[in-house]
Parts: sequence; structure tokens; C-alpha cells
Amino acid sequence: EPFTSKTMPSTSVPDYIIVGGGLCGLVLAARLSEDPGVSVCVLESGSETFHDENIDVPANLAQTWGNPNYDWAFFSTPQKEAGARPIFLPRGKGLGGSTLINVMELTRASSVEYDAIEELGNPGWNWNEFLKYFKKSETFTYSPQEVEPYGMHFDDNAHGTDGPLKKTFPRYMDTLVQPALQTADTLGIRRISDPSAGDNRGIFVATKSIDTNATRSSAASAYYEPNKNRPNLNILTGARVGRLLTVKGSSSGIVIRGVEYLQGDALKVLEASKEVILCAGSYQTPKILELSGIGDPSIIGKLGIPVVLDLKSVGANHQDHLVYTFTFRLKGKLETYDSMQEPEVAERQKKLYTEERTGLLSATPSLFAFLPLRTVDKDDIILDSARKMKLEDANTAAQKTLKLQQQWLVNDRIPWIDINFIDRFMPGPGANFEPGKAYMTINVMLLHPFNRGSVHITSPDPLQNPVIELNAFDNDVDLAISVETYKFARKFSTTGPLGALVEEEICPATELKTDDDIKEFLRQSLGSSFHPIGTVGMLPEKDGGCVDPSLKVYGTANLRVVDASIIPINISAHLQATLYAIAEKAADIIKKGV
Ligand SMILES: Cc1cc2nc3c(=O)[nH]c(=O)nc-3n(C[C@H](O)[C@H](O)[C@H](O)COP(=O)(O)OP(=O)(O)OC[C@H]3O[C@@H](n4cnc5c(N)ncnc54)[C@H](O)[C@@H]3O)c2cc1C
Repeated sequence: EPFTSKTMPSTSVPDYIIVGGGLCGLVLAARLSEDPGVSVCVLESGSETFHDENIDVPANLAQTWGNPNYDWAFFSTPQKEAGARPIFLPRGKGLGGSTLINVMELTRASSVEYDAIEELGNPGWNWNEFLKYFKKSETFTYSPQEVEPYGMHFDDNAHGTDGPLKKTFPRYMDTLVQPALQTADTLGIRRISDPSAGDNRGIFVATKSIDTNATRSSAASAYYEPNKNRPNLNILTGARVGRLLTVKGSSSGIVIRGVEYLQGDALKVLEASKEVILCAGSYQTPKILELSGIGDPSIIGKLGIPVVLDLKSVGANHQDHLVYTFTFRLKGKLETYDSMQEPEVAERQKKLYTEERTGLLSATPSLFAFLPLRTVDKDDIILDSARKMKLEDANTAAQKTLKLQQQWLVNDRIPWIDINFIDRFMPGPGANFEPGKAYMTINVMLLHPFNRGSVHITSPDPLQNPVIELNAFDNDVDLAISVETYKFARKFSTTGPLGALVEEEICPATELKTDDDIKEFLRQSLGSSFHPIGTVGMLPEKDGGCVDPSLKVYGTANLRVVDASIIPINISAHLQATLYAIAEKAADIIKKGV
């Protein structure tokens, strides 16, 4: 691991230790250290580099994926119902965490879903509160004239004007946007003027975590960089936390004394005078808990780890947005992302980006259709399949959220699929790339799949990866949703002005004649949207929760979890906006000493 940072004087004990300098960790670090009398130390496993070309230039994003300097690059177990393939699960590493490598989409779910988080037994976690913290986290810069051609009119009451994260509307609009909007009109899909104001059903151009200089706005550039000289904020990079140091015996629960971490070859200890806050993300936070003896005794006991706290749902109830893609070759010589393989185009685009901060390099795919199930399930095929679904096998936390999802099937306020129109070739089963051609990849995201997975350690060694089981496609309902959405999204792509661009479908490489053919293709294409949640869920303890509404781990006196693992149920949004709001709210909760 890289190891370059200012180091805490060995005698100093911070008030708060934050484990993981990713999205949530850096929001908390910035907010808690606003009070000069409070000391904060962040331990981040990765490096402190949060500006370079691969991070800053929006279109370069995928170049970081799989690169160990930026990405933990996890894989799931081989997925039985998805061609026995392990699924690639990137996770950002370094100050900024996954916000260094994400696609910069900044979207929010429907107000109904945020209110449902409260109804699951989490007072204070509702749409109004989320809205307050969405606004606190961001500064939105746009001009009404620039968004008007796309049918968008932002509700200024729903957006922030002076928060750290920079949000913009894309400067460069790719070749697919207008034709796809026109096709949506012909199919009766509504254009939504502001999907961030509580109703996100329809087709829209998404806002991005990109600043007005066309550079990525990450948790590091937004929350850490402006505050890095605060004397009460210390950041240790190359510092990989293995375990919590726990002390039994307090009347209010287990006391966490500090953490044990590896920096270079040295095993070190850091104590906290107030709290330890885990922000290591949905795969590594449950891992640290289990390594510390907090979790399901039947899992950790057999590894020889003494059980400190019996908390059965740690690592359970894992959810993600499943995704599949299919690809078309386009007619003629359109300028798309792939055109940059031609030196002349690459040079021109580079100049455009450097001098005018626009062009292909300044953007990531922008157009999204978030649609309720009814749009793709006119014949009730999915609903019939869902009626037969049995939930008995699921663990307590999963049962609770699965039941709610069943109700959401018929709630037309809640989107179930997200279709993203991408102006580039993406690898898929049987797909061949021919240089000089333009491509369109359709990315279909299942927003509320019914599979539930898990993340568990299988070794007491902190350097071993946790085992990530997705159980993708383990139920007929997700398959039925995928088949019907495939038919719908394919029709969309081949109809009207968008369809007029298409020369040939190249992935799938052969015609899919029956539903079984479609299923087989989808099993081969299936992947993750990189939105893991739920592994240390916020729910009442009796319902299998791990943290309470103040994000404190049940049974502990001074341990909190603030990251994507606490989100108890999949929502219809890319996660980062919601996580910035969660971490902002968590900071206020901690400041109040709740
Ligand atoms: C490739 C990719 C694309 C995405 N695209 C989008 C998008 O377009 N829009 C969107 O809204 N969301 C997107 N997301 C999701 C979003 O970025 C994440 O949900 C979010 O960053 C998670 O925040 P977090 O705080 O839970 O974890 P992270 O931001 O991942 O931070 C966790 C941090 O903890 C550190 N860490 C882990 N273990 C340890 C340890 N033992 N010791 C010390 N440090 C540790 C990690 O190195 C990391 O820096 C994407 C994610 C990925 C990976």
C-alpha cells in the first residue's frame, strides 16, 4: 500500500476515529472538524492522490477500474444462475473512496422510498430530512437556457446553493440524447423536468458531480481539500484497519477503545477518546465488524475469533442494483466516445477539453429513463410471477424489506427500471468491436431486485478479501422483470429517431427468438451497478437491524457505521447523492451527541 502522509504525534488520542476516507468518511471528517475543539483522525487504506488525469477528466473514468492503485477490484463468488461467472465489483481506494472512480451520476430516488426508510422503523429518515441534507451537501450551477432544450426546468427549492459538492448539468450532450428523447415522446414516456424533487419517473438528462471547470467533484476535492490544513483533522493514508479494540462491561454496551491497523509493515494501534466510526463501505465495514467479533456467532466462531457481540445480520441482507447491457452498431460516421480512437478526433477533443472545458472528455453518459413496472408489464407477467413468490427462507431483515418491495411492485410512484443510453461500445457476450464504427450500448438496471446476498469473512486474516455472494437471479421474479424490460428497452432502442441511427444489433450476436433465449443471454450479460448496500442495515433490532437511527451499532456504547451498508433497502437512484445526505445528517446527529 502507498504510505505517504502526515502522521499523528504518537501521544495524541483523537476524539473520533473514522475508518475509511471515502464518500461518507470525508463528509464526516469535514463536518466534525468544523469545531476546532474536536479532533478527528481518518484512517484510509489507499493513497492520498485524488487529482490526476484518470480521476479528474470525466470521460476517463473506466480507466481506473481494475487498476489496483484506485480500485479494490473485488469479485463475487461464481454466480450459479448467471453462467457460473464471478461478477466484477469495483470499489474505490484512496482518499475519496468510490467517488474517485464512479460515473458521477447525481440522482435521487422518489420521495416515497425515502419515507419508506422511516416507515421501516427509522424515525427521522424521511424525504424532508433527506431533502434538507441533499441541499446542504451540494452547490448546483446551471443556466435555465442550457437545460431548456431537453425539457428540463429545475425546481430551485430542491437544490443546494452553497454546499461542498459541485453539481452541474452536462456541458456536452452526446449524439444519442435528442433522438432518444424524441423516441420517448413517441412511446408516451414522459419527460421529467426535475427528477430530483421527489418524483423521478420519466426520461431526463442527469446532473453530475462535475464542477464548472468540467473536473470531477469527489468527496476528497469537495470535503477534504478545502479543510486539509485544519490542525484538528489528521489523515493517515496507507493505513489499513484490521480490527476494533473492544472492551466489555459498560452498562450502555461494548466500549470500543480504538483500532488496530497496518501501515507499511507495521501493526499499529490508535485509540479514540469518544467514538469510532466505520465508513469502509458495504464490503469492508461488515468485514471489520466480523474480524472484531461482532456478527453472527455461527460465522465468526468457527474461525477462532472470540464472539464479542452476537449481531446476526452483520453481512446479511446484501443488495445491489443488477444490470445487463446490449449493444448496437450505428449507421454512418457519428462522433461518439469510440471515435476518440482516431488520432485526429482525440487531438481535437483534447484541445476542446483543455481550452473550452467541453466536448466528449468533459462528460459521462447522461440520458436516463426511470420507469415504473407498469410501463414494461402491461400483461401482468411480472406481477403473476411475484404473487407466487415465497419469502420464508429469507433472514429477518431481508423478509421485512422483501415484503415492502412486494408492495412497491404495484406502486406507480416508484421506478423499477433505469435505462441508460450510452454512446460507446461496452464488452458483452459475443460482442466484437470494429474500429471506425460508432456504437450504442443500452444499460438496463433493475432497481429493486429480490435477490439477497451476503458479505462474510472466511479467515481471521484482515488481508483476505471477504466472500461476496450475490445470489443473482435466484428467483423467477427478477428473471421475469429482466426479460420484460429487455423486450421494452430493445423496442425503445429500435423505434423512431433513435432506431433510425441503428445499423445492427451486435450483442446479443444472434437473434433471440424465445423468452428462454433472452434469459440465457441475460444470464451471460448480468453484472452489478456497483451500488452494494444493506450489509449493516439500519432497522429495529427485532427486525434484524445492525444500527439504530442514530447509526450506532446495537449493543455498543461508542461505535457507529456511516456508509452505504446502513441503507436497508434498494432505492431508485444511483447512490452517491443519498450517501452525501446520509453522512451530512450523521454528522449533525453525532454533533448533538445522540
Ligand atoms: C465504479 C463505480 C461507479 C459508480 N458510479 C456511480 C454513479 O455514477 N453515481 C452514483 O451515485 N454512485 C455511483 N457509484 C456508487 C458510489 O460511488 C458509492 O455508493 C459510494 O461512494 C459509497 O460510499 P461509501 O462511503 O459507502 O464507500 P466508499 O466511497 O467506497 O469509501 C470507502 C473507503 O474506505 C476505505 N477502506 C476500506 N476498508 C478499509 C480499511 N480496512 N481500512 C482503511 N480504509 C478502508 C476504502 O479504501 C475507501 O476509500 C459507483 C461506484 C463505483 C465503484
